[in-house]
Amino acid sequence: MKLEALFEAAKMAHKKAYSPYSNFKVGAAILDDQDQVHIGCNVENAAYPIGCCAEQSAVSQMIVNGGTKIKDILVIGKKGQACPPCGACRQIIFEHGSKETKVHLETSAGKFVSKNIGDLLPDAFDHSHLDK
Ligand SMILES: O=c1ccn([C@H]2C[C@H](O)[C@@H](CO)O2)c(=O)[nH]1
Repeated sequence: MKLEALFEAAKMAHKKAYSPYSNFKVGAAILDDQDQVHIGCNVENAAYPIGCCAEQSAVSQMIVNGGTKIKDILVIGKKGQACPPCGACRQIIFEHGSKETKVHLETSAGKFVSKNIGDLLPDAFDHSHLDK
């Protein structure tokens, strides 16, 4: 799948964001290892801390649709540009991907750059640390 298609999917989700408190719309699109696309948007709440990030919504969609592994993810924020996932979402992406999961970012010049989640979250805490 072309990156443009993932970008369009994230833009669709971005339009649906429920963010009356921050006025910051976020849309995320996941391509899973079965080449299925799953999207999500941020959903805020008057009780601020229980709001949900777009990446988290997209992961929920992937899981409920029977997807298991994130191959690529693209997140859109301000001015409809790709933006980096927050720290908590990096952890969520890591859980449902692999070290090689691609996170597609955009430079200020509008150029796409793809990074591995393993590089965006070095020395990640994962299930292996729970094993005795
Ligand atoms: O990676 C991120 C970072 C922030 N947000 C949301 C949370 C909140 O609704 C708004 C402002 O932080 O953006 C996301 O959806 N994903």
